Amino acid sequence: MEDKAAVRERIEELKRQIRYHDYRYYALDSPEISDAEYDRLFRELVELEEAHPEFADPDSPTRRVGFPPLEAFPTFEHRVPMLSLENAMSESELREFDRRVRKLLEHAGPVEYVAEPKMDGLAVEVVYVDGVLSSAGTRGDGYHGEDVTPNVKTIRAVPLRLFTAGGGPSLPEYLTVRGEVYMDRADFERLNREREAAGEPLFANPRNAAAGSLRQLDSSITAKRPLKVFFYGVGLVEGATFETQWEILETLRSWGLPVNPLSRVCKGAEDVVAFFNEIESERPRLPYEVDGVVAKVNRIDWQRKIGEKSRSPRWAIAYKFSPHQGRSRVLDIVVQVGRTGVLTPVAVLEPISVGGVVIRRATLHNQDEIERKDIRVGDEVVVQRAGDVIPEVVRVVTEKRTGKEKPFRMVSRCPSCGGEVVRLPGEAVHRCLNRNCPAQIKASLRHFAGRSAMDIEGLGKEIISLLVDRGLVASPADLYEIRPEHLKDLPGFAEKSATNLVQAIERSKDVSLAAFIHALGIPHVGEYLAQVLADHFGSIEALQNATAEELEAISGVGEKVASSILNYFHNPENRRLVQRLREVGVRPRVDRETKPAAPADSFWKDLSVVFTGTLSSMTREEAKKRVVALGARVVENVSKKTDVVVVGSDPGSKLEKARALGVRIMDEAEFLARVGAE
Ligand SMILES: NC(=O)c1ccc[n+]([C@@H]2O[C@H](COP(=O)([O-])OP(=O)(O)OC[C@H]3O[C@@H](n4cnc5c(N)ncnc54)[C@H](O)[C@@H]3O)[C@@H](O)[C@H]2O)c1
Ligand SMILES: [Zn+2]
Repeated sequence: MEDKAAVRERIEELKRQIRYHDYRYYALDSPEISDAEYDRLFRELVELEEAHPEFADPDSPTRRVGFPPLEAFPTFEHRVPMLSLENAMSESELREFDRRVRKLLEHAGPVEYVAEPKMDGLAVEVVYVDGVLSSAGTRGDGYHGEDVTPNVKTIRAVPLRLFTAGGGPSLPEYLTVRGEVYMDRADFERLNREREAAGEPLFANPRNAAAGSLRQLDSSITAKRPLKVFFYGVGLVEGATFETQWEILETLRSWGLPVNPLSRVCKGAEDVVAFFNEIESERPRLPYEVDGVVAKVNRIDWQRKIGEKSRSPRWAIAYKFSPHQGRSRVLDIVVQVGRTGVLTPVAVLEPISVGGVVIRRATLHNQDEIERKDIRVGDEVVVQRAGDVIPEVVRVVTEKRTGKEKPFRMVSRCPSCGGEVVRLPGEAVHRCLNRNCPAQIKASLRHFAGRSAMDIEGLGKEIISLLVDRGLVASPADLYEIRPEHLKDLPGFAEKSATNLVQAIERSKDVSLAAFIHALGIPHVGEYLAQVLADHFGSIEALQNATAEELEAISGVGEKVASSILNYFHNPENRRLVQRLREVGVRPRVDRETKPAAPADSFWKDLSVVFTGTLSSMTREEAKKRVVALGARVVENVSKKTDVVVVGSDPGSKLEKARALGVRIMDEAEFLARVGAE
């Protein structure tokens, strides 16, 4: 990639993707991609930025920690910033880290490290004043986290009061300790089983379960979740001093704070690698998820000498495990039908335990993928579970072929409805085109009822299946016509549960516009985009009638998404569905905070605005929100149709383009005055 413009484009694209996945992961506790995939994107960005320092950007996710706190929580300030860790993905990267440390210290011999299991949970800081727990917060963006004091107090392993055991160091007046809140694997599986039975969406992995449980507005929910904690460091300490990381761990333990007993002092990189190998082989037997080991320079004065970067200290590293792999046999390849009719081939595997989790199925994505990897029924295969979600087949062990393996043929008839299966030009997937296909109806109802959509409590997979099979429901709108007497005689329903379900359906009529748009299941419109569209259009009618141009002008909506939205509303059946949902009483509401009506005399009304460079007074997102609230449209690229380009520091090529096209240019001071933010 020698072409500058192409590099820049790729950097921007990576930043966009990483920010989106950060939002899913940190703000929603609901990642869309595996950690391994995320780490690959992040790596690529780091490498591009290093190779092209001219594109350096202080706002890049490679220079920042986590994600800003959600406004729903009070803010928790970290008086000493809580940083992230740099990753080593291989032994040679760990040795490289060690070399760098010795160079910075000008120290030739082996350095002493403390190696600790890297718990896969979420970081918290807990403040003790005179030994009494006074507050607690999440890491957030490293400077500000979410205040989750009442929630942390419900975790039994977190002492409300510290103590000193026989002759240990006395308690400091002020102490902030840092640790990882996590959930044991068995507890996570139990929690998910309960959620499945209740028709609630499942957590992808123990980390998300822990994060989702801690970040609750109602601490009585947190109290019911089996959370645990290990502490591994301190932030601000007044009234005590430490000379080594090991001393910190021992002292915290003596004060009654849980510390992982597997941590150990290591002499040089050699010992750290040995520790890593030990933990990796113990990993399946550990009750909790560990995603690597953390090595920290033991001496605190040396840590100070080495210092830190904006995102992570230079004296510590997270040496990560590679994704879990194992070998199994493909017993069968079955085809699943999704809500848009896409047929996904799935390998049914001989059950195997990979990293402590039993795997029975693996997605094969589509026919091309199966052909590319040449996966046949009967093959021995390497399967991988990348920390979470759906396992994958990495490759076939071709040496083990006997000649009896059977290649896969895509079905020509839908396994659910028997309808014709087609592959549309330009698509990698096969589809069942029958709109009345029961499998599609069930899948779209599951989506419709989901937590981030209409959020209908108690309407789980089994009940949906039953309702569709009994002919009670064929479209989401039918749900609203169900009466308790329709349900009474169905298996598993008593009078009370029938009434409860009908009431839950009734309650879902009061729904935010964003959740409603998401519930419709427009291809490519996920939860985040649904929110963007809701903020922009303010009503479902406005969205239905939007033109391609209007849609593409919205930041985050590309050509593909725009045409998906247009296609969706072009279909009379979908318009009828929206219409019927409104007739049965679904009233999508616009949350006032996000969309106050733009004052009629607003300077910004109907202007097309582009941002470039960094604003010193607010984030790009905040700035966008402000002008959108005042009636403007924010677009990504400068064109002749752009009305204003707002320019911060270090502007990009957009500024030159604006000058060339004679577009009005606005500096930050004027911008602030015009949005009333001085
Ligand atoms: N899948 C996704 O979409 C997605 C999105 C964002 C982040 N992620 C994942 O999160 C990672 C980045 O997250 P991060 O910034 O929290 O960094 P990190 O998890 O790589 O490392 C820092 C964190 O490790 C934790 N930790 C656990 N044990 C520790 C110990 N003994 N000592 C010190 N810290 C310890 C702390 O919470 C600390 O904040 C990525 O590498 C990726 O795997 C995934
Ligand atoms: Zn079908």
